[in-house]
Amino acid sequence: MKMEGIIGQVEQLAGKTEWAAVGVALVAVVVGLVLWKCSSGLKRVTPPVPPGSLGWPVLGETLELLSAKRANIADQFYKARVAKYGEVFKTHLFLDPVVSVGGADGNKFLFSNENKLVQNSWPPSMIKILGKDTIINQVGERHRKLRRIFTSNFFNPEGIALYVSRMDAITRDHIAKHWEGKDSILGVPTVREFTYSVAADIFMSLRETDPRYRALSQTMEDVIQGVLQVPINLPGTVYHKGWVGRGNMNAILDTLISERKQELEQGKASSKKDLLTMMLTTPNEDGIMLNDDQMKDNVNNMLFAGHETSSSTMAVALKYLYLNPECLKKVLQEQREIAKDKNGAPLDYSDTRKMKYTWQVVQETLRLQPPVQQAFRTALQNFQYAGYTILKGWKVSWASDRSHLDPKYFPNPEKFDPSRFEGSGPPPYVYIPFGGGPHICLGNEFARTVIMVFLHHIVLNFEWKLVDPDETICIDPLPIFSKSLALQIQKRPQVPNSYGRHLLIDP
Ligand code: HEM
Repeated sequence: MKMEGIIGQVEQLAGKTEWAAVGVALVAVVVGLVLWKCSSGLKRVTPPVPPGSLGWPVLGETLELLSAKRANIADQFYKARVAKYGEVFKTHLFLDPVVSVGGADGNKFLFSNENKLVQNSWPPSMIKILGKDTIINQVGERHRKLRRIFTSNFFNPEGIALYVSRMDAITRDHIAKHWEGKDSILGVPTVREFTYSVAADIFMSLRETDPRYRALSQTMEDVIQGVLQVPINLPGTVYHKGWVGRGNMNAILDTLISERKQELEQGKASSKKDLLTMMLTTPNEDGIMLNDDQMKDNVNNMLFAGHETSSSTMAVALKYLYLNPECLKKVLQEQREIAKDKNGAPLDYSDTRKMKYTWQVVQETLRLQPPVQQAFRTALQNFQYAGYTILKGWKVSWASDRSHLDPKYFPNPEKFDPSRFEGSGPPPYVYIPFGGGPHICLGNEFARTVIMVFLHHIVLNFEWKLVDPDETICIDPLPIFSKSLALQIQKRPQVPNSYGRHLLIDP
């Protein structure tokens, strides 16, 4: 499923449509003025702004970065500039001057100065579709209080533990419908269907038999495709489709919220039923409840933030496990040990935390192919870092490729080697697939749990082969398999044991 992402956006900007041409001209004038204003500011500050190039007018170095991402070698974009200018350099990306920081020091500096020197920053087009009340759009105290609602009752180990047996049942059901009896599948849409079914159930108790299940999935796809587009809200544009999708999503969420309110009033649902009932029953620390708009924006945010990230990780893990049979063998052994003790019972939270090697495999997957490679903050004031001045209003960016593929932190960085995460693992602030600081991924433990449950059942029950082991992955803006990860699958051989259950035989 191809996502029309940033690359499509820039192609439009590059003049493929008349509208884009008009847009480019307008943006050129505005950005030219901004650049001129910035460059006149550059001369005056002491110490100077970081070295580097602001690239072409308007586009800056955006095309260079996007073309490196398209070839899945964004690390080379950074390596070339670090070699030329040092660890802190300036560039110009997505219409803004940007200072790129990296390495343990740079990441630590950025994550520790959130709300002091820098503040979270997402493109306005994204916030317009995701909603102004979404958690990613909150800063400072508002953000802290909202985040606390989610971490106090849902996104914490005790909260997630309540839903693991449901995740287990959803996974078995998914396998029965989408894997059993097949000899080939497309990995990417299959795992996307899986992560959606988990989110729909655990966030909203929405199951496939409800017509809103499929309708919501369609609106979510439209939203995902719309958020990173040029924000031209005209019929026919992908942005407009995302905008309409968001409206349709709100209509569905309204019905779900009102149903859940009634169930709570009538004592037919508990606050633990799903994410929605948690939101309906958890006040913030000032005793204020979320209103309906805040709930809708944040359900939308969770669907958006959790869906492609988790499914991309699962798809890439299937690829790496196939390409590294010695790792697959160890995962299989670990999962068999866990299955032996369960004797068919559903997994629980503690089982997922016993999957130490399987988690190392996923950590290594996230090192080599992180779904979110980069994020931006905005400088709140002029400040100094590493002997340079960073100007108020400029973006400051972390990029996981800068440290994940640095041989200083990860020797032989191209090699898939889950043992890097044994013991205390890599040093702090160099392994950042979930970001860091106050905006660190809210769903990271949730994602870990879902991925562990999924891999447990898949590895125990199936063998798979990549139809094209050389299939390319491009980044746009998340990892995209060029052929949707076609897999040949077959059931792993099993024999009945003395309890009438099935034992798994070594391949
Ligand atoms: C492997 C899966 C995932 C990865 C790699 C991932 C990655 C990230 C990253 C890098 C950020 C921080 C961006 C920044 O620095 O601003 C982030 C934020 C966030 N993620 Fe995830 N994510 C994953 C799964 C999930 C899931 C399953 C959910 C929800 C159920 C989720 C919800 C969020 C939210 C709400 C934020 C914003 C947090 C805030 O601003 O306080 N993520 N994620």
